[in-house]
Amino acid sequence: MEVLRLPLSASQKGKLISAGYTSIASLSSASPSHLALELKVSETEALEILKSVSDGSRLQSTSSSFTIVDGAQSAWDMLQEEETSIHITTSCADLDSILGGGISCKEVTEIGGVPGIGKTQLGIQLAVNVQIPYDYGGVGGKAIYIDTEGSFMVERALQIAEACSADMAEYSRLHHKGPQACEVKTMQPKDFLENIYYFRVCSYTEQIALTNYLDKFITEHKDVKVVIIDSITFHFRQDFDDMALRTRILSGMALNLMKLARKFGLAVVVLNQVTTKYADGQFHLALALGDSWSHSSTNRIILHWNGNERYAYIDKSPSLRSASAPYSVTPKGIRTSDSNNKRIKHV
Ligand SMILES: Nc1ncnc2c1ncn2[C@@H]1O[C@H](COP(=O)(O)OP(=O)(O)OP(=O)(O)O)[C@@H](O)[C@H]1O
Repeated sequence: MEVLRLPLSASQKGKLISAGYTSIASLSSASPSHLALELKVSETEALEILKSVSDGSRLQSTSSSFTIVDGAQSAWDMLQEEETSIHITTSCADLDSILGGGISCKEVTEIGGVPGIGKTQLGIQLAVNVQIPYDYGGVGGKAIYIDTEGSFMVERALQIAEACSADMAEYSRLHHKGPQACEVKTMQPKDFLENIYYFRVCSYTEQIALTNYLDKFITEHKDVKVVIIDSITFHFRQDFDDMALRTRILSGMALNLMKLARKFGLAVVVLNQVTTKYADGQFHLALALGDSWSHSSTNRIILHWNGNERYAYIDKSPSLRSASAPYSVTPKGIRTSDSNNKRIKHV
């Protein structure tokens, strides 16, 4: 339950949110004196706030016990659900193959990598590919692109959309013959761009507000099947002295994103920077805000260089084995690596 739903005054809610307390769970271990200090209110007021929280959490546990009973699933149902789960292609056959078909809907996938490795390119590619219609083996959805860094280039999105549209026309020519060919429509590059809802966020408060607003937006736009955040940690890497506050805000945001993925059956893709850390006499790649963020995604893919070639590595997943695959960034977008094509042909 969010603090916004508690019977508190607007100013109390505002103070809680500014201090990073966005959910009841985030307040569960707060003491009155600590809360008073953080919200700059009297201890009596802090106590009143905590009483509302405990009433709210009692209410939540009563209602959630009904939800659990109502929504109980057997392990068999879960397996069926997993086997029929839908994926968004990355346009790289090798990467799709190690991912079990592409980026999984209903889950949060974190994609990390050094600057210039192709995170934004992959993000734009997914925003286009999610729209590939069912007739072409796609998901037929729309995309939300949340740009925190200002790295989304609309000209590049158009280029990738043009390539996707051309590929669809080619697929149609090869697979849809006779009367069927007239029924199956290819999409124009303009259609792809129209189906990407773009949000530019310039501060972490805007990012929190937008994350909280997504539920409402997607309820009104149910065909959204992917939410891309480029990048999740950008606004949290600077001007943040209070690490506990940062961890609380990030955990609250991660929880919200996971709920969205489950509720609407969509893929949440969060892009993240990696940095190098020195430990045990060696340099290791580490995700930005690693410790405070590391439990927040279901799957994690690391993009890295191997010589002159780009590789994607599955670093964490509850259902996929660790594996890596080469990929290319071409003028048409993300594609299967040429060198891998050659290797396959030579075998
Ligand atoms: N039109 C294009 N044709 C071919 N390659 C391109 C094209 N546009 C971009 N690239 C490749 O993509 C790289 C940039 O990728 P991208 O912006 O996705 O990196 P990033 O991982 O998001 O980096 P950062 O963390 O700095 O945002 C370029 O260095 C270039 O190699």
